[in-house]
Amino acid sequence: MAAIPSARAQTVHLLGQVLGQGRGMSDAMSGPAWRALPPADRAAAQRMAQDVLRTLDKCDRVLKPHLRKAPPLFVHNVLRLGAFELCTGGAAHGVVNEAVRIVGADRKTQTMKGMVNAVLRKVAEDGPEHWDKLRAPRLPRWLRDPLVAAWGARPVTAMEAAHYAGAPLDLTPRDDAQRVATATGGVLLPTGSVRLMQAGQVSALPGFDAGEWWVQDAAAALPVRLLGDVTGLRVLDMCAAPGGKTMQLAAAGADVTALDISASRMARVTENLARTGLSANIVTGNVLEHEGRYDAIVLDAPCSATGTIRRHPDLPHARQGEGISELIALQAAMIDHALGLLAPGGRMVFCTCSLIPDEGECQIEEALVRHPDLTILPAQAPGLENAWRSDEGGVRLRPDFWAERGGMDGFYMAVLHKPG
Ligand SMILES: C[S@@+](CC[C@H](N)C(=O)[O-])C[C@H]1O[C@@H](n2cnc3c(N)ncnc32)[C@H](O)[C@@H]1O
Repeated sequence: MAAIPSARAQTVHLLGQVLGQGRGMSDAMSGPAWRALPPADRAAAQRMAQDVLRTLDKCDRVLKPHLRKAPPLFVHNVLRLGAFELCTGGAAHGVVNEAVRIVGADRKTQTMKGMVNAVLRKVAEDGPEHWDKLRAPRLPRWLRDPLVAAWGARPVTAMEAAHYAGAPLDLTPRDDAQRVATATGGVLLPTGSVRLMQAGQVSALPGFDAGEWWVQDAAAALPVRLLGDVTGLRVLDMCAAPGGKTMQLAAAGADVTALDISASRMARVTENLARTGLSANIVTGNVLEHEGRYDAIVLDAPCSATGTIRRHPDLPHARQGEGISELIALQAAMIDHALGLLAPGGRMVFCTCSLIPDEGECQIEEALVRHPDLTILPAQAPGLENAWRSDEGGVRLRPDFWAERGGMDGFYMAVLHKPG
């Protein structure tokens, strides 16, 4: 039987997939080979790859003085992982030996063992002190430039600090929020989510098996709250998987139809509903072909997901912004189709987990031009801060907001009202 590669070797493989092949981490880890790995190894490789990607700029800066030219990507990634570990408390002997072993195990890179050994020994000497003085890693230019144009340089630097700090774990309680906070040792946030700064294994937390909560960032939990009382209403959750908003709607007493194009992601909605003891009508299909009549709609449209970089540090490195203009066109088509499904007098919340205004504020401004009878309802929800309100009447959330509490995902949301 072939030996299972070490967690570090798997980490280097993952880094190659993201930085060389442009694949997202969850995609790169979806194949049968990954699923066959012991869960602890898989989790360790995922965590280390995320750590290196979150700190990539720092890893490269501590390596640079010791490299005469950029090594091949595979070797570079071995060095990046070694630099990260050495600069964050890893024992030099073990880290360097393992890096040399990984490079030596591949015939194409065997000859670089000596270089890797020498570079990492130098990093072990001067890296940790250098590391602590380096600024938080900057976003790549493809994303940084448009964000600076939209929000200004200082807010983007604050967002980068939030990305570097990472994200706490937020839970949405099914019913009794205070009980969930007490049982899990979390803090009840003003918007109704429960926040755990140090979580550990999610499925081992109190209340998981009983389905008393689900994992959902505090920002992602707000769009459904903006819809107000949905008791007894027929509500369509248009892009539903994995089901965070479907569960909120069902727990609030709505008659929910959960629609998503992806059968595999829909299976997760079914699993989540079963665990939480909630129910919804499950429909796998394309939003643009869906028919029906609904009192309210949640449109959590597919987007660049640039608001989730705290939890997905691979995202800005795997992509270069390709596909965003297609997503913007799809979001607009989805808004138009959704309005046709909404009963007169109905309300619809549009939202995206994006930091790019073209996927948020601009979508709503343009929808109001295409549909002049449409209005925006003033956003209201417990804990909603006035500073989050945007000019056109929506809500803009950013990762640098609530910095003292541990941040939040970047999100945009607005509630549209169709005349009666
Ligand atoms: C942002 S995610 C939704 C997250 C979900 N609302 C939640 O809170 O858990 C966007 C979803 O849109 C789905 N999607 C993309 N294109 C679609 C289409 N044409 N019709 C239906 N669903 C689509 C994707 O499969 C993905 O699950």
